[in-house]
Amino acid sequence: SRKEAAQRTMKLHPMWQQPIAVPGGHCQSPIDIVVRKSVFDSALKPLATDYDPETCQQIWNNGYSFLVEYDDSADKSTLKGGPLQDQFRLCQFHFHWGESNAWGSEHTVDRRLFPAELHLVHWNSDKYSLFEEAVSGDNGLAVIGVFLKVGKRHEGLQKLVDALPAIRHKGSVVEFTRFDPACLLPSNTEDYWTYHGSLTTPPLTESVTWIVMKQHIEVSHDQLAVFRSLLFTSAEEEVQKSMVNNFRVQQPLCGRTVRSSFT
Ligand SMILES: NS(=O)(=O)c1ccc2oc(=S)[nH]c2c1
Ligand SMILES: [Zn+2]
Repeated sequence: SRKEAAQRTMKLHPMWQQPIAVPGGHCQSPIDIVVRKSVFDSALKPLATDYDPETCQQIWNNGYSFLVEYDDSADKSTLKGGPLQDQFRLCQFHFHWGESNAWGSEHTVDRRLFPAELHLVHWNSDKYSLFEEAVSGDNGLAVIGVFLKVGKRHEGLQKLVDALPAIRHKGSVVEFTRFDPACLLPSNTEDYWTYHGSLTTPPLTESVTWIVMKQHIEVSHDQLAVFRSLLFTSAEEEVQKSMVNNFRVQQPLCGRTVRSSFT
């Protein structure tokens, strides 16, 4: 029946299970950043990250992406500055990528696509006591987006790439310690765009201050190929699906202003 066909389609590609747009959502992410329409704001400060590698705990495949999770039970790995008034705690980072190097990022810059995008996820520990509360709260989250380009090998990323074969299937987790996420930030953390948006995967809540770095980082073709060796599916499923194209399509700006920290 049509229903079964729809269910088969949904099963085939987990990303289609997402609603394309949230009913009534006017602050959805990702977006296309139109550079010439962004507004310079001289009050925007450089990012102030203070990450403790000792808070790194595990890496796991959640069936959408792979997450590197940090102990966020205290203010040990924090983000301040930039457009933020409060202090935010790092809870995890993850990536979105394509099946080819031609696409994969969630945000675009003047419609330019990148092969992948890193998201460093932080929650407002001045206002909330748990990530789960901040997810649906006002000014709850701050996510730093960093574009990846294919070029020279990223030495800091290799430790993470080497851990991926152990978490090929959805639901697998391995211990992952002493990883400093600051090594994944571009050298220039002064230049970024910022706007109010949402999570790009369910629950798609509009609680995010997005900080998208202007400068990209470079990773090698081979490093990105290992991302694509991951699977959306768990070990028990008979049809294995490669974890690729795990990005959401750009959403309407709905009159929002994108500010830039640079001219
Ligand atoms: N892709 S993302 O917008 O950075 C993002 C960050 C954190 C999240 O937590 C849940 S639940 N879904 C999420 C999506
Ligand atoms: Zn993300």
